Amino acid sequence: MTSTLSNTPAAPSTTTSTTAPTTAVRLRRLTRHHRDVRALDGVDLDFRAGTFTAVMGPSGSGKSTLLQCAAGLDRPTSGQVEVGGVALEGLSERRLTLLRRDRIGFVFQSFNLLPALTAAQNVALPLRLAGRRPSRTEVREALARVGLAGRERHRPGELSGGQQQRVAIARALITRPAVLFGDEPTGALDSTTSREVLDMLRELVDRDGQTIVMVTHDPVAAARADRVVFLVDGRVAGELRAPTVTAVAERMTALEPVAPVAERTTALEPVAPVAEPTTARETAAPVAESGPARPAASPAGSASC
Ligand SMILES: Nc1ncnc2c1ncn2[C@@H]1O[C@H](COP(=O)(O)OP(=O)(O)OP(=O)(O)O)[C@@H](O)[C@H]1O
Repeated sequence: MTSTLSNTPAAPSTTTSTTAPTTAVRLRRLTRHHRDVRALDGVDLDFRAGTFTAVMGPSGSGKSTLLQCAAGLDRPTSGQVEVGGVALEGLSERRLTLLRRDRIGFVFQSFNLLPALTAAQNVALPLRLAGRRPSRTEVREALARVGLAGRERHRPGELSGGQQQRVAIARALITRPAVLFGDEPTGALDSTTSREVLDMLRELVDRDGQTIVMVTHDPVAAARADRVVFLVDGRVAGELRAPTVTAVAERMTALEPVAPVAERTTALEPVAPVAEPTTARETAAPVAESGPARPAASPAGSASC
């Protein structure tokens, strides 16, 4: 039984491969309508393997919907999603479930750990549900990878919020997914703990070549990513590469709906175009990602714990 937890891709358990191996997730003309609400309205995005992307935008702009469609948790109204080279469109529920289990990790703002189980048992759960009994070494290494060596026997109630989120991340990574999605993974944490979790996510990308796509409202969190993609009204409204906190915050301020005059306390910048930030490269139009902006990540599969 393997004892390494690098994200060496397992062979996809499902159908067609049309995506280049360097693209972990590809979205094309993605729409998701809820009756008359266009939660997603024609999104084209690529998420390159081994990179860390933050998704931001005003409330209701479609961030969670984007993540859920990309992770196979929700079915788009139209358009294509490919994860690790596998097209999700047309997959049966069973195959989609297998793909989610084998190739996709997901962490939420609320950690969703089972309180009666130890950290080790929580981490082992996805594999056990898949009919596999992970070795102790495998689970221990998964916890060590998120900085929780020695906490195997602790129950969630005996761990801090940040530690609980690390357990949730270890659980999401134990299947060595092609991509780890996070829907505000630091949203419930204080700033110090949030920074620790972000440090860990950054390390997973730089050390292990993990692909991460994270929704966040926090410019400090987004600035830890290689790239920030902005959504407005279900559409991609631009992106920042090598983002800084200031550049992200400025862009978000420009994208937020303008408050009624009576509520304004300061003059607002026009929504577009956004002033060119001095510290980050910026593009106005959404484009396929061309590569990591940070120092080279370890090649996928090179990590050992
Ligand atoms: N199940 C649903 N039924 C009806 N409308 C929905 C449903 N899910 C989402 N929406 C609508 O789709 C739009 C996008 O929602 P989504 O949750 O993706 O936005 P978001 O950017 O993640 O918002 P927030 O930052 O507030 O979490 C919103 O207008 C929302 O009300």
